[in-house]
Formats: sequence, C-alpha cells, structure tokens
Amino acid sequence: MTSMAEPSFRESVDLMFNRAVALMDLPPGLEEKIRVCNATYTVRFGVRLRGQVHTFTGYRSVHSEHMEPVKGGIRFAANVHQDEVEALAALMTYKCALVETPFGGSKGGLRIDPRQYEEHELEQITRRFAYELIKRDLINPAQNVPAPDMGTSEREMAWISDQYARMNTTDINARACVTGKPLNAGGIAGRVEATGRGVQFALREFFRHPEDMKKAGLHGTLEGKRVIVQGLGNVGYHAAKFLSEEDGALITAVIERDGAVVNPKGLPVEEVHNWIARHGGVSGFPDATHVADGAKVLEEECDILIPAALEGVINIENAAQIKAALIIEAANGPITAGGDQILREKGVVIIPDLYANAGGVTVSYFEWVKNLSHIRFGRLQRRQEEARHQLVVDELERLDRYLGDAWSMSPGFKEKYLRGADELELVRSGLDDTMRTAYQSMAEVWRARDDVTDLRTAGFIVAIERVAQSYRAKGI
Ligand SMILES: NC(=O)c1ccc[n+]([C@@H]2O[C@H](COP(=O)([O-])OP(=O)(O)OC[C@H]3O[C@@H](n4cnc5c(N)ncnc54)[C@H](O)[C@@H]3O)[C@@H](O)[C@H]2O)c1
Repeated sequence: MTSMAEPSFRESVDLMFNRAVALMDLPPGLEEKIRVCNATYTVRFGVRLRGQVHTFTGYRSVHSEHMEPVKGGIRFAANVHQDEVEALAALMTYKCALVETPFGGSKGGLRIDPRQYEEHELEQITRRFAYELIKRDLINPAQNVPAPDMGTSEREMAWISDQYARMNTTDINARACVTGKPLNAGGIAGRVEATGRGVQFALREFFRHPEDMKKAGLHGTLEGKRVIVQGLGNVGYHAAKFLSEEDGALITAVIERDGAVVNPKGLPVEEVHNWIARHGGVSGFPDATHVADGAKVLEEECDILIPAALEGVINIENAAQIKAALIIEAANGPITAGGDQILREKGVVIIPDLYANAGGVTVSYFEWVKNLSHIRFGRLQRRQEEARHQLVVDELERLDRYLGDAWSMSPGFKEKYLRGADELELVRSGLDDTMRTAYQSMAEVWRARDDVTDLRTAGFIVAIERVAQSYRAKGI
C-alpha cells in the first residue's frame, strides 16, 4: 500500500517519536532507551491439519518494560511481519502512558489468514501459538498480557486463557493472563465495543473544544457531520454505529476489502454490518453507490475520516487529495510519516492513534484489575442491602486496595460503584473519564506551545515524558 519512497511502519513511528523528542529535553541515552524495542521473539511451529503438517510463523515483541506487565494485542493477518509488530508494540508503550494505564508496551502477530481455516483448526493453531508464548512468559498475568487485535476476538482470547490455565493449574490469577475474554470466561462488560466507544468519546471531547475545532475549520456538533469509515470490523463498526445512532453523525461511506458503498444521506450501519456478515463484503448492498476501488473513497468530501482497518493507507501518494477536515486514527498507523507531513501542511487535524484507539487498552485494564481482585464489579449497594454484613465491608476495602489506580483514573467511578451502578455503567464512565483526561493533557501541550503544531507530537511529548519519569524513578 505504501510507496517504495516511504519509510517502513516502524521507521514511521520512530520518525514521529523523533519529532517529539527534538522538542524535549531528554538525556540522549534515555531517549535511545525509550525508542528501541527491547526484544522480539519469533516462533515457527507446526500443526497437523487436513492430513499434513502446516508451519506457522508468529511474533511477540516487547517494546518497553518500564512498567509490567507489558500489554498489547495479538493480530492474525497474512502479512504480519516483525517490523510491523515492533511498530505496534512501540505504539502500545506510548498509548498506555498517554491514558495512564500502568503497563509497558508489547504486541503479537501470527502470519495467517484466519478466513482460510475452520473454527476447530483455528483453535488448534491458537492454542499451539499460545503454548509457545506461555512457555517463555510472553503470556503471563504479571509479565505480558495480550488482547484482541485485527483478525482475533474474544473467541481466541478464551482459547488462550484456557491454554494458560491448563499449563498453570495453581495460578489463582490465571484469568488475568489475557484481556478481551468473553463475559462468561472472566471478561468485563463493554470490552468488545471499547475501542469503538473510545473513538466516539474522543470525538465528543474534541467537539467540546471550539478552539480546537476551529483549527480543523469545523464548528457545531457531531450531528449531521459527514463521516467516512474504512473497515467495518470490531473498531470501525462500533465507532460508526455509536456515532450515527447516538450523535446523529452521517456515515456517508463505508470502505471494505471488496470496495466501498456510498450514500450522502447516511448509511444504516447495522444493516451494512449484517450484509457483510452474510455476503462477505459490501458488494450488492442496496440503496448505495458502489465504488470498486475502495481506497479512492478515502479522498471523497467529508468532515471526519475514520481509517479503522490497516496501516499506511494514507501516504505520500494520496495525502494531498484527502478532503476531510479531521482524521481520527481508529486503526494503528493508518497515516505514514510522509502522509502525516503533507496533511499537516494542508491544515488537516489528526487525532492520533496513540490516543484515538486507547479505549481498548483502557477497558482491558479494568478487566485485568477485575480478574486480579477476584471481585465482581458493580451492584454493591444492592448486595449491601441484601447481605448487610462484614463481608461487604471487607470486599470494599479489598477493592479499594486493588482499584486505587482505576478509581483515581475516573472520579465518577467510586461514587457510581457505591451507589450500585452495574458493571457496564462503571466501565463506560471510567472509559469516558480516561478519554477526556488524556485528550486534555495532550491538547494542553498543543495549545500552549508554539513549536507543537499537531496533536500527535503533543501526545508523544506527554507519553514520552511519562515513560521517562518512570525510567528515572527506577534508577536507569
Ligand atoms: N480490536 C481492538 O480492540 C483494537 C484496539 C486498538 C486498535 N485496534 C486497531 O484497529 C484496527 C482494526 O482492528 P479491528 O480489531 O477492528 O480488526 P477487525 O479484524 O475486527 O476489522 C478489520 C476490518 O478491516 C477490513 N479490511 C481489511 N482489509 C481492508 C482493506 N484493504 N480495505 C478496507 N477494509 C479492510 C476487514 O474486512 C475488517 O472489517 C487495527 O489497526 C488494530 O490494530 C484494534
């Protein structure tokens, strides 16, 4: 997708990092320590399928262990490679720092096209990959906690969690070895949609600040804003659904693998999503114009562009033709460093990936804390009334100890917990608070400093400063 003249994804992330550190005052040694990826483990393993052994290649990369466990999704895609996994791991470090989840950065990938396999085959492959990573503590509740990413979902997380539990039968915290699990296997309400929900909360927060909107030439509210979404998968679908159903935005185009569907009056997101599930793509969807070359639709008129599929889709080849006023990077790395420069010069405002898609890791943090505390979230008051004995008090004290950080991230959280809110309400308000606070810390730098002209650089500055503080405190 990217031209030969462009840096790789990892080099792009490094260039963005360099832009930020050039405006900071870090000792050069520390700068280098933060930038580099600590380790990448490559594994090749065989699985007997359909009568013959198939060999698969997988990676787990640890970018920074300034805080442990390290955190980051596992991606299943046919073209996954080391450079990509390392770029994604680095982004996880900065993302966690920006939203103040106490994790280092990591990422995993398995080179596989999951659509080519039956469910039972995928289970075998996933369990075998997990076995390799668990053996080396690259999946472990205290050290390295994966989550879903492109091509994986709560189904794969349940297999990984079960695999870990089988290999660590005495680990009472086994369930905290992975997040994004189904609710009935130790998951938390609101995790599936968390990243898309976070994109919605990020946009709502942006639209609360007229001075920031002005920089993009936008005014008013989200109502009636024309939105183009690329990728109607987990992240893109939820973001598009919430923005259209709850904020009145118009989803004027959906770009998928097989082309795009366009309707200036707004597409019914739920129906497009169901159509893709039944037909494997958007082709044939009624009441819409079809465009065979989907990527071209990124260049259509709109107010907000949401790339939510792949990296590098906006690059030096097409950035000049982009007409959106605002781009929110729901995917990781959808804009190359070259594309970023062109867009900045054009005055397009970009809400960067390290902030925009942090909803997933934020709710993953709640899930991890829930698993470690061994306490059900929510509805305490009702049970308090029912139980009325010491156990409840003990539970609250225990939760206070475990949730100290989570509560401090979200001022409304403890108050809601105490009045008996359910788990979903707690998760949602915690996520909302987190997205608002992180936006403000990033936007303050953007507004206050003349030498910081974009939100990405501002976000990197905030994140790198926090990682640096952590290294300084550890005495490195
Ligand atoms: N799942 C999460 O919680 C999460 C969290 C943070 C960031 N992300 C990032 O969001 C992005 C999407 O992840 P996801 O979990 O939604 O993945 P997903 O696999 O659920 O969805 C990806 C979607 O993109 C579509 N797609 C693939 N190739 C395409 C192409 N060439 N053109 C248009 N559409 C294409 C797929 O058909 C699918 O609908 C990735 O960059 C991922 O790293 C995901």
